[in-house]
Amino acid sequence: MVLETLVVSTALKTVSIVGNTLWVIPLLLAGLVYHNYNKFDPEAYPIDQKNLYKEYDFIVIGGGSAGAVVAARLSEVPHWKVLLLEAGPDENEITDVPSLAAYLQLSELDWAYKTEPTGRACLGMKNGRCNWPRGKVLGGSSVLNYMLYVRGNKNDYDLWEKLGNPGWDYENVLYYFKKSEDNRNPYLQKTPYHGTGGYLTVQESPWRTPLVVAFVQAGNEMGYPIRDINGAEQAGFMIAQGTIRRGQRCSTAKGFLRPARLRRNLHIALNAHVTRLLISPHTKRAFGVEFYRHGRRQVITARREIVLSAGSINSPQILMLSGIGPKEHISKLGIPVISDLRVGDNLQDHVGMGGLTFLVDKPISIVQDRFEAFPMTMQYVMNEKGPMTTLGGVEGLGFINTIYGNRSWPDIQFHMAPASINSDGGRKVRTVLGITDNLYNTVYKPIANRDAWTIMPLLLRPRSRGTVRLRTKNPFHYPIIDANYFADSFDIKTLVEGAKFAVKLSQSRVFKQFGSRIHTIPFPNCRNHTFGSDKYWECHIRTISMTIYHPVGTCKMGPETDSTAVVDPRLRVYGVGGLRVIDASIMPTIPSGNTNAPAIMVGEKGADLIKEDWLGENYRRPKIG
Ligand SMILES: Cc1cc2nc3c(=O)[nH]c(=O)nc-3n(C[C@H](O)[C@H](O)[C@H](O)COP(=O)(O)OP(=O)(O)OC[C@H]3O[C@@H](n4cnc5c(N)ncnc54)[C@H](O)[C@@H]3O)c2cc1C
Repeated sequence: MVLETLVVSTALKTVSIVGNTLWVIPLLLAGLVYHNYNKFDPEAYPIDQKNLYKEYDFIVIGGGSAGAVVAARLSEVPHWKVLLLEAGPDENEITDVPSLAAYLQLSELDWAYKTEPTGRACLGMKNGRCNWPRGKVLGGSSVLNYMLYVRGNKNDYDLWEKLGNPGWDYENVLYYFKKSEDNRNPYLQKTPYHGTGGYLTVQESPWRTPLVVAFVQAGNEMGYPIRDINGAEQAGFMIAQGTIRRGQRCSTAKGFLRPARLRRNLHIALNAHVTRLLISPHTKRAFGVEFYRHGRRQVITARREIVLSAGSINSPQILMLSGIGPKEHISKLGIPVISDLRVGDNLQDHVGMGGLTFLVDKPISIVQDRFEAFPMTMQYVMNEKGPMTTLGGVEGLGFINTIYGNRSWPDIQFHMAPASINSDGGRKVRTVLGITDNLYNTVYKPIANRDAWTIMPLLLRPRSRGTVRLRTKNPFHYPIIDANYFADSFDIKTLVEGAKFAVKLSQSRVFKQFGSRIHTIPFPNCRNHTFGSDKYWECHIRTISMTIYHPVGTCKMGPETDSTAVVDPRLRVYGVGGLRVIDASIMPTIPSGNTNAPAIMVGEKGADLIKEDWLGENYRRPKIG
């Protein structure tokens, strides 16, 4: 259905142009050619540079949420030659459609990782492994993500500073959040917490269901304010803000790289898979990068610095392949050790409870079969509105505290969607989650295509820590990802409290108008517990343990005194010259919220650190609106 919709969408664009205004076509084409429109369109795709120089000032590895920002910002300095190497291709028309976010998973734009089975989590997924999608495309995971714009809690960043990272406190990072942002919701633009005029467009989806309105009102009924969760305080409920522009996804490739596409000092090489850094064993300085492009090995050197922005899985992988990592691990694989650092440790992710389902009696949720492709696509293509602009299906956000947390630093986040695993009749969602046939057929098939909604309670600050390790020394082999969910029992206890709160919220007065009730078919492996008991919820959470796709921390930032740190507070790799890591992997602790905006903030600040270090007195950070 989705593919059909897309074909229709593309066809419609043509039909709507051709239609009864056929006469304008030659005129339009002539005009476009005359003005060389495509070349100067600031939203045209970046140019995939075929022939590269042998040397650049800076080489950025990975054009994702952070890397795209770094490359765009560094190339603002006209005398710096910058090369951005990205393993994947560019975005396309499908990636632009917000509602199709889940459909990008397991496609060629996804690294399609899986976690190791532990027997403690992901029990309802095939072979006990969670799917861990990561963007393999220019824009990285900002192209696959659900576009939710959330910054985390101010305490998160004040903690980073307390851990020995000067300059990373809330006051400082707020400047960078605002620098990127172009908020287009007037009610937020004037507050001290939001920016306008930045490269990243942020706004609400122009379409919503009545269920999300009920959700924020229910939060209010439960004693939480309706507020900007990116503002002065976080605890509360809100209609989600997203990184979208005129109803379409605004990835960092679109936001930051497209406007820079004609800069002569920025080269972008797509389909360039980096396999190793070249580091002199004598000077311990990183001087080059090895990569494969269209099957051909190439080496390019950097005059000033190499910036690793390959994300929380691939940045540690590339470091370890290059001899930077835990000595006992990489030397066992026969890789000569350049710097013995705890690369790949400290893996943190937001794990949540998937599959909690509430049924309603009114036709107000997203049921895929009910949407008529033609009018829906017309609304999207012509008016940039309608159900296709929904942020991957997520409409509402809430931040609450359980008995284990406190109001100023909530420990549970709610994602509310006007749909559940049953809403597409088993076509796609069950596959991207990787849930077993037995679980789907027993619990969700009986309510396939019925009106439903969900809350996904999510653990904001897990205590469990996982690892990323090399499987082999072949750079094309996937690393071993041990998410290690629920190794610390505090995590599951907190989530159970989150689940109970979610159920109570669903029983609020405001939801009664829709006849909302919980779907009670028990999970087959949890039948020995009373439905709705703490033990039952624990079993449910361990069965559909849902990542919200936020791995961070594997190249931890910390002071020299911290033996687990990989980079210093200026993001320079310890023990190796000319090398920084700038992406979500440097986060010492996971922020209390979705990680795209924080990764972009890291990109902004990282680029400024480089400018300060190389330009000294000549660099003043710009004033922002
Ligand atoms: C499905 C999904 C949904 C999400 N939803 C949200 C959301 O709604 N809101 C939110 O805030 N966050 C969300 N996130 C998380 C957020 O998108 C990430 O935290 C963020 O994008 C991470 O940024 P990064 O720069 O660290 O890594 P990435 O954006 O993943 O960038 C890494 C880049 O490096 C490239 N690369 C990797 N290895 C190599 C190599 N060897 N050679 C060359 N290039 C390489 C990759 O292809 C990629 O482009 C989601 C993530 C996913 C996957």
